[in-house]
Amino acid sequence: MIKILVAGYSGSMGNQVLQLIDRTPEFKLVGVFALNATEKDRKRLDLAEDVKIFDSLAQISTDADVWIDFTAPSAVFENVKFALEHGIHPVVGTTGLTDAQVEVLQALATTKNVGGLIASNFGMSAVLLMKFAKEAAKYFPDVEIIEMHHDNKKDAPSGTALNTAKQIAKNRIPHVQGASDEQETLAHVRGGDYEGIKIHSVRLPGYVAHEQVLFGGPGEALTIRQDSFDRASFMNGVQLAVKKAPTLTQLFVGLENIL
Ligand SMILES: NC(=O)C1=CN([C@@H]2O[C@H](COP(=O)(O)OP(=O)(O)OC[C@H]3O[C@@H](n4cnc5c(N)ncnc54)[C@H](OP(=O)(O)O)[C@@H]3O)[C@@H](O)[C@H]2O)C=CC1
Ligand SMILES: O=C(O)C1=N[C@H](C(=O)O)C[C@H](O)C1
Repeated sequence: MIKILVAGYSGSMGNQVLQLIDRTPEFKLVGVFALNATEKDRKRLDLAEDVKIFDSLAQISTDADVWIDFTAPSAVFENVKFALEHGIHPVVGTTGLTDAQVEVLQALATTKNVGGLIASNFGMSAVLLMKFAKEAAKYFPDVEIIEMHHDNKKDAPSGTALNTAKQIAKNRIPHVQGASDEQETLAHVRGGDYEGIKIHSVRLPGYVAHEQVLFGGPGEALTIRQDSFDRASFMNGVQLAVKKAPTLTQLFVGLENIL
């Protein structure tokens, strides 16, 4: 039995995670955490009497084996630090951790001998998109990324888009794209820039999570696209990571690294 605490249980992803725990025989929910957590949620979400409800890190006392985190960029670093310091294996979907923060957490995980996973995307289509984009960048160094999300998303660019750019940058010959005398006549119209790779973020109601990577070469183009139409699509990856997390002694980044 794997005992689980869910941070961000009242959010869109937290809701999916509670359903996942419910339908997975070897998972047991022992605690939930959110900033505006309330005892009223026990009835509303049909939480068992022995599930502890927390509204601050300072309050948390738990025997959880795994900490699932789908909270907010502003909270995730302290949450994961707390989990590692208390011997709880983190499975983190929350985006927004900086490279420096990830390094700190990885060092802490190694010191504490408590492993886990940080994944900007638990969907197989996105994992494969990043893999294929990294490969294509060897042959198509001119590339731009467009990510499209629901209009409640707090961070831009998406963690997946940023990670895609990082993967591409590993294989792409660094160079300036576009006309050398290009000028923006409307501020920021060319998008964000990660090591010369432009990222464009779209936020619209109706969308869930989608990404296109556009490669252009002389007389040809390659477009790689993935679509997450439903948040349930992330749950296979989360389930796999939770099963694996208690056996890990280091903090991995990217679902592909524990598959
Ligand atoms: N890796 C992946 O595959 C995926 C990652 N994500 C990422 O997961 C994160 C959450 O997304 P989503 O569920 O849509 O977001 P929501 O806004 O729907 O939910 C956020 C949850 O986090 C809680 N929360 C917010 N701030 C804090 C805090 N300071 N301390 C504790 N709890 C807090 C909220 O509770 P309250 O309302 O009480 O503040 C709520 O329960 C985002 O970073 C998103 O990018 C999303 C989808 C897939
Ligand atoms: O906020 C979301 O919805 C998502 N966030 C993650 C990201 O920022 O990449 C993963 C997926 O795109 C959904």
